[in-house]
Amino acid sequence: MSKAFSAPGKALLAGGYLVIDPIYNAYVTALSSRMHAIITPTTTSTDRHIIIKSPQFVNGQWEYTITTNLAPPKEINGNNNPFLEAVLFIVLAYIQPESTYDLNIDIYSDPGYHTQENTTVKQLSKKKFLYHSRAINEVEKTGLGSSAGLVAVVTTALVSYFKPGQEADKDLLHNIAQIAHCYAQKKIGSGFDVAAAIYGSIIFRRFQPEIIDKVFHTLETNHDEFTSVLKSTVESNWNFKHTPCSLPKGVRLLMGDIKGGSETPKLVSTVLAWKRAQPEESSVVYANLDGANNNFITQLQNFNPQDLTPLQSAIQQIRKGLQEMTEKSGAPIEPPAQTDLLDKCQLIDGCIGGVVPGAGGFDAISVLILEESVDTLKQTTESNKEYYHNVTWVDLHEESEGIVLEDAKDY
Ligand SMILES: Nc1ncnc2c1ncn2[C@@H]1O[C@H](COP(=O)(O)OP(=O)(O)O)[C@@H](O)[C@H]1O
Ligand SMILES: C[C@@](O)(CCOP(=O)(O)OP(=O)(O)O)CC(=O)O
Repeated sequence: MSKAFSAPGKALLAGGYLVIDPIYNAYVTALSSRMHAIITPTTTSTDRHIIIKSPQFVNGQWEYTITTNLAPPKEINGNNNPFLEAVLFIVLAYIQPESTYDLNIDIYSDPGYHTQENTTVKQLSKKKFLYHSRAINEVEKTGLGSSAGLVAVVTTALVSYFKPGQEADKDLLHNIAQIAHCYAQKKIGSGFDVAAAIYGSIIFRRFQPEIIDKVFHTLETNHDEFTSVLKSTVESNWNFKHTPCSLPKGVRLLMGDIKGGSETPKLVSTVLAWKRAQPEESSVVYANLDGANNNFITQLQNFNPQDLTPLQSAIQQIRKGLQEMTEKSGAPIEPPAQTDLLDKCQLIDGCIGGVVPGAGGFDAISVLILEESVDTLKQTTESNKEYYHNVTWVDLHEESEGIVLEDAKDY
């Protein structure tokens, strides 16, 4: 019998860059754009066999015959997908299944994750998805965290098959997915995207990176102990903050795509190099920005629709901090074009304010606006496209749930 799960995309509204350091709070909103996985056991095989299909993308099929639980599997046709290989590796190394299995996993992603250009709509039983004319790594992303969603949802699907019932243990899913995502990325990001894919909207403070470092260090230096270190790490308490949250009632989040695109790793390395080179200057910028981020979180919690000023000024304060970071580090986090667009959006009636989410750059803007003013904002920017930098509003809203069980019959 098939089982289906979905995991949300994310927007990091406050805490970009600071969140890499486990002493700072970040505010992450989970989105209605979700990644889906449907797992179906097929014939009883005398083998260990897994086929993963992502039919929205050309060449979206990856087939594995598992010969060991102790190394990443190789795709039989050489069609690599590092994120899938990492999930299979870490899940199987943790679970160590003893019997044979033959599994089909189907992946679907909601429209918000990728550009919608050159797509056709396909209606499945109850859900519909956009089909692209290119391969997954050739289609432009919008920055909602497709790999984190993929890793979270495939981890959940596999755990639900091999350890039925344990997919309800979000900490377990999180720890496995976080290790797998790091393994695939070959670097340790803050992990807020994987945490939001599992837990939903959260106030997040990072776990100690050494927790994951230890697993990879054992893999490299003491292979015999790898599975026991992996098991104890997956089952331990990582002691990090992931407090559920959601935007105040009456406030809508809009994500504006500006079709620019930025490379997050490049921005991050520029900021970290500046932080190392200018410890005093950067610590002042970090402290101001941290104050602004915490004020933003407080103002969201205390939001009163009769008085928008405190939340408006918290957003202004964040922007000031990010502008300062842009100027001092040289990384284009809130570049002048984004400043202009955000300033213009803010003047529209009912708009509380906007920021460059996450790493910033030329990817997107996030805007908080009163529910009743959403149409006005859309009409205003639509009627004067050039003035508003050709921003297009992605069809999404906050959906604060993390991983959920879906009805497999809907696909
Ligand atoms: N729908 C999908 N089906 C299969 N693989 C996917 C899908 N979405 C994302 N991926 C995997 O994740 C990779 C993109 O990850 P990454 O570059 O980190 O982008 P993002 O910032 O969206 O996470 C893709 O190249 C592919 O390996
Ligand atoms: C800079 C960061 O703190 C936030 C980046 O957030 P984005 O939401 O921009 O992430 P990507 O989807 O990977 O581009 C780096 C981090 O926390 O890992």
